[in-house]
Amino acid sequence: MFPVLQSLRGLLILIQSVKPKNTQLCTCFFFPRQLKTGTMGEDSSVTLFREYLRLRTVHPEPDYDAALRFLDGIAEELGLPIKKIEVCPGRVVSVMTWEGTNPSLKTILLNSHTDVVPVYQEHWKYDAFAAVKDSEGNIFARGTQDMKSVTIQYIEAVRRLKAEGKKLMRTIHLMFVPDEEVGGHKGMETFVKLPEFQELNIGFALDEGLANPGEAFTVFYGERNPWWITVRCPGNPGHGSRFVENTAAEKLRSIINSFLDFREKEKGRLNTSECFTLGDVTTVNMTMVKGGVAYNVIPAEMDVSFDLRIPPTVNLQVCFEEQIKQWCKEAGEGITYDFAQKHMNQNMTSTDESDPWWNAFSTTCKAMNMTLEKEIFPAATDSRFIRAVGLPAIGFSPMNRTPILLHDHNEFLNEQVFLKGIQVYERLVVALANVPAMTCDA
Ligand SMILES: CSCC[C@H](NC(C)=O)C(=O)O
Ligand SMILES: [Zn+2]
Ligand SMILES: [Zn+2]
Repeated sequence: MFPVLQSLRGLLILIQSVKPKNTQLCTCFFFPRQLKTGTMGEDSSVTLFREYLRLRTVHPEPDYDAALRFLDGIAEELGLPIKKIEVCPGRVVSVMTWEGTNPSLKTILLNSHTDVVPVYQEHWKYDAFAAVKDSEGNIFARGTQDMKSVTIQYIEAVRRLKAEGKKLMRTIHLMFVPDEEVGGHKGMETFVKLPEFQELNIGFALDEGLANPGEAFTVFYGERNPWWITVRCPGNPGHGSRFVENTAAEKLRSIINSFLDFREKEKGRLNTSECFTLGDVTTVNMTMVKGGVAYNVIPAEMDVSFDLRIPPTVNLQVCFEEQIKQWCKEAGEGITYDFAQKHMNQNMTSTDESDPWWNAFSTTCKAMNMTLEKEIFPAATDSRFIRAVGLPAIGFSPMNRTPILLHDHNEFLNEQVFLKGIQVYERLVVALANVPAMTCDA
């Protein structure tokens, strides 16, 4: 045997003898990542995905440092520069950049958030941070759909394109942001206003979407505006045994009725129109009630909070807020309200075939025999901040044949669906990065 082979064999035996139990050794032992978590026969992209899922970037105290270290390692592997911008104390946005052959052109943003929502572990089949894969290839973990899959799919698509020696015309930025799940205030909302964001010279953005249980893939070109409102109802206090006039509870009842009657109407509109999805109607949900100190004390104030989601086609200021004011007036004296969220921007991204970005996106999907269903996103993502600064953004997570399980128990994604998504991004990244120069590039 050649000496070099002999010493390799020796090294392999040595590694075998010191590897921890339950760790399978991959033959490609030059790659430390696969040595750590690799499973025999598993695609290395899936292994990387499962490794990322195990990082506990979960609220209320996400381990963002772990995510930053992980992303640093990836940038090193890919040979890409990574820039970190601390937008608020302890809240860092990372941007990995693959420079195009014409860096003066508008760039493509591949955005994803690193945080995930908490779990009710007792309702999960497996540890929500173990990334267990069952016999059908379903990977269970918080973030499999929302949206650690997309992060790794972007990375793996870029890795493969680079390995093939592809050169792209436009620069690609992979952006990883914190705090999307808690409203984005210390993440994307602040970042889009910083000069570092401007310097990225973004022309078009991709961000998260939702799974689709059928064959089709859903794409989102706009979002409903979240309004989180608390209505405060003051009233006369007194003894719980009397008929006190003008109580907080009577006003509260009127407010609740107004909001919930409207809820019924909107539910009816959704259920009677075949072409409506959730994004096309306003949802109203009463989410909190506060007030009262004792059984026999009529309270001086009762408050009620609602989560409203309003389609971008509704006239927010003139119609919607006027309606709320009217409901408050009808309910009695002294009622006030305030907002914890009140998003007003209603920009939508063009999905007209004449739009060069959309055309590149949709033509690529068509070429891969993918059917697209265009919708308004029912909840709120970081895309709303990107659109609010005038940039086009499409919400897209390539997960068809998958139940929508974001924020739910037993969130999972099948590894085949995940792997197909990487191929989809490989094609999309090439198509978007090669959209010919246009007027916005000047
Ligand atoms: C309004 S900030 C909260 C953001 C959150 N996003 C998602 C996707 O659940 C939501 O829509 O409630
Ligand atoms: Zn998300
Ligand atoms: Zn989410």
